[in-house]
Amino acid sequence: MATKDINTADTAREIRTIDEVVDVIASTAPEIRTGLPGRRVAAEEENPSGETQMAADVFADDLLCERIGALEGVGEYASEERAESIDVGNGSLSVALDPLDGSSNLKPNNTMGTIFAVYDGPLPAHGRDLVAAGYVLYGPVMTMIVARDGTVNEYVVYDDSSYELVREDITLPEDGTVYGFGGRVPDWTDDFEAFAREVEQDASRKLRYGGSMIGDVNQILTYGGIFSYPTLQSAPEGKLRVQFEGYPIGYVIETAGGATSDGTKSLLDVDKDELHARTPLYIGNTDLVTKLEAALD
Ligand SMILES: O=P(O)(O)OC[C@H]1O[C@](O)(COP(=O)(O)O)[C@@H](O)[C@@H]1O
Ligand SMILES: [Mg+2]
Ligand SMILES: [Mg+2]
Repeated sequence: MATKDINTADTAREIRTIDEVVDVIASTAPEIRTGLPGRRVAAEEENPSGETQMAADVFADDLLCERIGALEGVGEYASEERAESIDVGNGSLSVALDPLDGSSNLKPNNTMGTIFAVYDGPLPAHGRDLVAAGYVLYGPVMTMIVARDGTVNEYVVYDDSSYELVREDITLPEDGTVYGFGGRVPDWTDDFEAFAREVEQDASRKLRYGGSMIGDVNQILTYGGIFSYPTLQSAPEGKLRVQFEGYPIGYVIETAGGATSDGTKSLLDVDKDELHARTPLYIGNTDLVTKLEAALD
């Protein structure tokens, strides 16, 4: 089944809305980054997945909700940080965000990101409803990846909220050189552990794991290889959330010519009807993801 792309988006209004969502993500990123220093502490609430929220998670969510919700073509907004999606207008597009991915990296000051997904339809949506997805990475440089219209581009985002195209039509390098696997090793399944051991036997590959999915995914997009947050014995659905993490990352990686899986099928074909549903996530070069699926079979 083909993923929708910009050419099948219903109207010019929708295309403009996607542009505006990307603009809001880019223009808000410097403000989010500037707001982080005083917000490296736990907030009072837990998020709907039962995890500790950082003050920065709430701050980024509030800021983005207000701005994305104000866009004319956006009908619904949802994020990892709020239990329900909210109606923000009459537009046909829905925006789902992970306002800060990897916020447990705030204290040690490691990489984090903002992930966005634009769906052509109500939430919870399906992976095949995606019309654009991407992320901002708060690394030494602020970069933004945008996948839409069959293409993945990278931009540098500047402090004045402008952004500049620096890599066009990105594809995963063929001979992937990095790997990273989340979850506690004793909690992995035997099949996944055997696969992981095989991956690390290849002398051309190095372990690169940072504890923020989006940083780890960006390494795969840059160097090729494989990243997984797998099924765990204690959590068969893994940790990552379909609407906010699984689908948008699946869309970015597949648009860049890589492969994705929940263990048996593309992440974009995962069927989940709950807004905060989780999925195991395996992404990377096609040969490695194919081997992974065979190993888990
Ligand atoms: O350290 P853990 O619990 O294995 O989790 C790491 C994973 O959790 C996440 O931080 C989940 O995302 P959030 O920070 O948005 O909740 C991923 O970025 C990362 O891959
Ligand atoms: Mg996340
Ligand atoms: Mg988050």
